[in-house]
Amino acid sequence: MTVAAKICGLTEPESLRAAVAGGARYVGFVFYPRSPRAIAPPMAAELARLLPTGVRSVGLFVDPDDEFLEHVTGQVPLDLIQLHGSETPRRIAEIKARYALPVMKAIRVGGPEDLTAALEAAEVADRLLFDAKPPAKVSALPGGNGIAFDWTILAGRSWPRPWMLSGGLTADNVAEAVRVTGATEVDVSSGVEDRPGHKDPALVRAFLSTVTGL
Ligand SMILES: O=C(O)c1ccccc1NCC(=O)[C@H](O)[C@H](O)COP(=O)(O)O
Repeated sequence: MTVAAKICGLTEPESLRAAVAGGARYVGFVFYPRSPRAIAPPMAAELARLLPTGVRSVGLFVDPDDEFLEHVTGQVPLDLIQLHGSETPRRIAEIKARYALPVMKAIRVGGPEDLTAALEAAEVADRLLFDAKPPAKVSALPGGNGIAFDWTILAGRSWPRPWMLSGGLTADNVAEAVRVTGATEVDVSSGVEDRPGHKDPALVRAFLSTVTGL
């Protein structure tokens, strides 16, 4: 089985090159100012231009308004918009129509009851991304917390859209996560960092080496 990987929250050419050389199929840029991985649009544009054909650039947003989306998409060549907030199906449809880009909606999973939101989102979004529900503390980010959810919640389920697994993945646990969930696409951020917000090219290579060997 081929498993595609997304390396999320890239901010520097060195880690982006490690992601591309290691076979990442997607790279993510975080446009959320509170994130330690937040990137300014001009830098993201510079990085996106280094990508070869076949590696897709993903812009990650949290409940963005139109002004912010215009500000970013006007500068950065994006292939996919990832919505990681509380966007409703109506708002997802609006963003898709206005920016003419495919949309991937993140679903926060804490228990089986959270999967209802995935079915609703799948009516309008092009893709889904299952991530761990963020911890309740006020300072927690909506994603990128390095926390895994109970993968058995997804076991044996099928979805009407392509989907990605994320949340606390590392080179050490990704094979088991794929085995349990049947994911064909995986996404990582904290698990390839040496400190919050800083990607370690060696960890990027190790993660991708495991994923491309599955
Ligand atoms: O990564 C962030 O800082 C972030 C901030 C706000 C919303 C979402 C964010 N990340 C979303 C991602 O796509 C991450 O790759 C995903 O949550 C997995 O993160 P991790 O558990 O750290 O691997």
